[in-house]
Amino acid sequence: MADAIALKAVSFVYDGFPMSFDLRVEAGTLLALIGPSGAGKSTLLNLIAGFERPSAGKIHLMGEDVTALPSAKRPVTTLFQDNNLFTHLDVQTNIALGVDPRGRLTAAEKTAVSAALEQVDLTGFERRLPSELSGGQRQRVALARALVMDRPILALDEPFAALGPAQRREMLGLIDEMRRTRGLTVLLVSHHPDEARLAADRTAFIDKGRVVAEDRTDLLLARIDLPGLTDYLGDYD
Ligand SMILES: Nc1ncnc2c1ncn2[C@@H]1O[C@H](COP(=O)(O)OP(=O)(O)OP(=O)(O)O)[C@@H](O)[C@H]1O
Repeated sequence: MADAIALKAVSFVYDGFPMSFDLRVEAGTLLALIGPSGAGKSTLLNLIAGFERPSAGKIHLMGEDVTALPSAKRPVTTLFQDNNLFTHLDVQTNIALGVDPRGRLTAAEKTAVSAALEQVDLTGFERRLPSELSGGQRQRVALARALVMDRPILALDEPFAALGPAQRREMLGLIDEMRRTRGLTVLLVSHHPDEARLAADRTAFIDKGRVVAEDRTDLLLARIDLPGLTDYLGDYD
């Protein structure tokens, strides 16, 4: 399989905290990014999505050098913890805005919106406002919007942090289903090694602004030779 994501010596500095990332992700992989608070996980995601620009290095996505491209031109959809729905617009319009900034849709696009709503199990909720939904339902709307944008890379920055364990598992299942049915490559920043174990083929351990190790999830979580990782995992078994 080809690499969907390739970062070569991608450097970035925040207030005297230098980071440099090397990473390759095969297309169709769900890669979890774990590591201590402040390690650089969100920064890595932001560099890939184009919300931050590296001071050096190259970023290739789906085989194309995107280092100089703005986020809107990159093949990436991002989902954050705060789902960024427009509070005054109903579910259908929020999702439609993922396709067209004015929310005007062709018949085929309307069908895609309905299909996305069905996939996240929200058929019948089209006219609800975000305030009339639960936190989990709001995240599912944001996920449906990400789906209709139909970009091959999905970058998730702790999107389920505000949800309970059962809802988190449900969302992970949904994301895994989407990855399989749509062939997406998924990056998932998570504070829960359990989430990585549950859903991620592979996991990268980020520490002190670097990708310290990347491997199959079961193998990575079992490594005892990386002091940073054992400290991070603590008693996790
Ligand atoms: N907007 C910013 N301005 C200045 N420094 C920042 C900014 N955002 C992050 N940093 C710093 O960059 C480093 C990496 O932060 P980042 O948010 O990428 O870490 P993280 O691994 O995602 O952390 P967490 O798990 O706590 O979300 C930290 O030292 C942080 O303090």
